[in-house]
Amino acid sequence: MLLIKPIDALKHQLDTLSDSARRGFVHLSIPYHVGNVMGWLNAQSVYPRLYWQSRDEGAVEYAALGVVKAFDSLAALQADFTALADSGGEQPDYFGGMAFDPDAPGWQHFPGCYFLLPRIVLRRHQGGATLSLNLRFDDRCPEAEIAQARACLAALEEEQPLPCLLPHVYQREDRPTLREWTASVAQVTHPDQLGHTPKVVLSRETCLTTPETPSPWSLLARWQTGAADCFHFGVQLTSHEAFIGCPPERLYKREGRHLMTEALAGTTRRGQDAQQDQTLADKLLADKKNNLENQCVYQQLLTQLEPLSSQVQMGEAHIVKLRSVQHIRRLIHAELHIGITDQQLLAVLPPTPAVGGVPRDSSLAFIRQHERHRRGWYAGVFGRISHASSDLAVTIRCAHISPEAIRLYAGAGIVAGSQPEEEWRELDTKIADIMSLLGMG
Ligand SMILES: C=C(O[C@H]1C=CC=C(C(=O)O)[C@@H]1O)C(=O)O
Ligand SMILES: [Mg+2]
Repeated sequence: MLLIKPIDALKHQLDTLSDSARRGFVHLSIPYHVGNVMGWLNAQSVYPRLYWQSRDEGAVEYAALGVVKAFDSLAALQADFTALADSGGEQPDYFGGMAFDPDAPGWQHFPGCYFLLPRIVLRRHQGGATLSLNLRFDDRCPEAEIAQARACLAALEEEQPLPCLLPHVYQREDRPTLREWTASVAQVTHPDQLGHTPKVVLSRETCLTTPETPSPWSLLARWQTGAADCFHFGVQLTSHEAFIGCPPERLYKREGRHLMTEALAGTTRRGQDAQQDQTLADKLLADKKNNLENQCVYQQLLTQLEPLSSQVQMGEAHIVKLRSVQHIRRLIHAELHIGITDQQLLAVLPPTPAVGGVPRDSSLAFIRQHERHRRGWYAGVFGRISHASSDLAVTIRCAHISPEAIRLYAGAGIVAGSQPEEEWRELDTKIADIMSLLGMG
């Protein structure tokens, strides 16, 4: 019996694609066996390499490679969406993200906005996996498109075990320092400032240097196992840099016209035992400063959703327990008006006051003027967008990894009643998970 390798089956589908099938967006798929999706991704030499898993229980795992088409603006993404939707055929999944402040100077190799339609997608769900090849025929030469797709398939490598995470000794440098942080918190909480800007989320970059940084995919794979209720993402636009994270916060999820979003803000640590944990949670839910942080977020979301949707409903405040922290969360549901697009939502909703502040303009002005580190894609957006449904996370609890350093980012909502040392400790609890994985816990 002749054994056909799965990839050959995909090549065969490509080779036998009829002329009449060469239209619009084409998606060829085969069942595929994969042990570890990140192990597969890490073995590939095609870039960009991207990983995405939503936080919902049993969520699909996606690994994506290469580019059929990339978009550096929401308008360009919208135009592609509309072109494909009008053609009426199958609709693709787009993946990508945005910086916190796309108009401010960001990270060198990370554009302010970058979404892509990947060439290859490995999708695993409930034990079964499929490998897909994406093609576009509506705006390019069919022969060239097929040749590029073939080259990408030919470059695919077998899955490999992820490299072990070796212990390293890291040098740590915080920007701002505690002294600088204390001065900034004092500025934000000055009555004159609070009078016009009740909340600013200040952030910190923790730079860890070591002669050899670990594999981002090994790190993300370990991080993910302790962050079950979080989103999991990683992206490498080039081979020497990665941005990974396990954020607990959803920007929004859209299913058809149904929108789910949330106010996640207000933080305390986990207790040493169940009783202390509960006491901390009760205190958090009753705490004025933490409730103000959360209120700033939901009020802005409700105001922004008003003109875009109807039946806006908000649930009760409740506690979300993560490995090292607990947060206050309020879930929000709404029905979008007909014709409201993801691009409109992405133009309006981020940055939410969970990462920016209120009012948006003056809080962003404060951040631009006072923060010396570049947030880049920290506190931005990352996720999946498609015609039928979209799901996007706010990129907090994340790390930027380059050959020189690992940069960890954390922010804290500063409002009336914020104390600099307490907020500084909050930053440390927010990076505690990844710090312990790095042996710095
Ligand atoms: C900005 C971050 O967290 C936000 C989300 C949850 C709780 C927050 C807080 O309590 O300050 C922040 O608003 C971060 O982790 O970098
Ligand atoms: Mg806080």
